[in-house]
Amino acid sequence: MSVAVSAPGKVLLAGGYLVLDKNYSGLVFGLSARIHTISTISASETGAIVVRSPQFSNATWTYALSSSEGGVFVEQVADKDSSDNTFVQTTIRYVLSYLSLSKILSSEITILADNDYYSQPTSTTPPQRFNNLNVPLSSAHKTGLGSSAALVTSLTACLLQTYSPTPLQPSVSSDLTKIHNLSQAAHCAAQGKVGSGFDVAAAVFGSCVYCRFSPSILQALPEASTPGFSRELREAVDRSWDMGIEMTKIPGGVRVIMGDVDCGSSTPGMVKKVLAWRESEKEAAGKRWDEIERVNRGLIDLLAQLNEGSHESVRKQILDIRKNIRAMGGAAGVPIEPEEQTKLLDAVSTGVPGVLGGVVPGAGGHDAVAFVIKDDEKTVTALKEFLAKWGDGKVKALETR
Ligand SMILES: Nc1ncnc2c1ncn2[C@@H]1O[C@H](COP(=O)(O)OP(=O)(O)O)[C@@H](O)[C@H]1O
Ligand SMILES: C[C@@](O)(CCOP(=O)(O)OP(=O)(O)O)CC(=O)O
Repeated sequence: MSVAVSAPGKVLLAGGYLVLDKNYSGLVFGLSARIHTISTISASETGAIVVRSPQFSNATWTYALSSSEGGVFVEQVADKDSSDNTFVQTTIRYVLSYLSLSKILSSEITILADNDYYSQPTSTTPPQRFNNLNVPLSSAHKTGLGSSAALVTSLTACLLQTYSPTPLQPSVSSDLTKIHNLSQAAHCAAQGKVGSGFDVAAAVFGSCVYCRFSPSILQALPEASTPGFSRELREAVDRSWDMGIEMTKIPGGVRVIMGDVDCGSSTPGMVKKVLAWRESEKEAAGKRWDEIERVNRGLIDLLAQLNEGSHESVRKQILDIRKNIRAMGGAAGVPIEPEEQTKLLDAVSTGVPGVLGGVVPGAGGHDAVAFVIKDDEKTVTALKEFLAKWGDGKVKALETR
């Protein structure tokens, strides 16, 4: 029996940093770039799982499984060529511990990521789908589409379908919520912190206006090796979570297109500085966050009822969002929209007909930028031609939408 599951990437178009506080929201779009997980149960009952990512070199991870007091112990079988993969190993451990299986059949799992998750080599011909980059995964330049969230989510759902005595129905709300909660638990454990979870929410539900769950839900979980871990994990996953999900979509007539700048920033460091500023300047920061939330909600409302006549209003709303983001970054001493990104966003927004605006999504910095454009080939072509001439062509429009 084989099971195939995929999950989308993400772009947090508005609400970066604010979405860490459950009293504020984030506008996150699920993208067409997906990570696909395919599992096949093996005939043998050796209790091993072999995971392969054929797009990368030395990307095979073999895990020996054993039931323990805490749940299911997942130990990587030593392989001189492969480094560890914390996100894969933790996800396997969390899902199998949640299921509390006494007998675990072996399986083989293949992970395939759409090309836009990683910067592709420059070529005159488009790369084949699931292009083999012939480098170790750790050497691939991520574009910031949320590879770990899409991986953990698709792997969680795939393992649940493969090993659960009663296969889940993602079309059933309670089953989808279970996939979400378990994916969030595994993703937070693997990354070593409880972020807002917007990326996993987008991987599960797609485009939505997201308000985070209370961090205490997952912070209360013990280490996976603790006796009783499986029971506490099941209780946490199966309980009702206090997150907010308003389903949305990229409205007809416009498109979000990402610009890969192939650079990168340290999100954790930026988050720490912004939250320190918010703590030290409570009143000013509260006013700024309330203003950003107000403007973000204005954009959400505009996009929900978008028509040709409201494009100019969207343009102004995006400029207002950027002004607030720069003000917050300046007050916190964090380059959320650094000068180079400001120049790029301004140049594209004013120089390419059909572009309604652009932002530094999520935590900002020197990661990918996101443009909101009219969804027609003339605009896409004009944007790609403009970017090809910008900064020695280092900014490349991604195909994802
Ligand atoms: N194609 C893949 N195959 C296997 N693991 C992957 C793949 N893509 C991402 N991962 C896992 O996700 C991790 C990347 O997480 P992170 O650095 O947080 O990137 P992102 O911001 O894209 O989520 C990798 O170190 C690896 O553990
Ligand atoms: C700052 C944040 O609110 C948003 C970060 O958004 P990004 O899209 O920048 O995330 P990474 O890809 O992990 O860098 C942190 C959070 O919500 O967890």
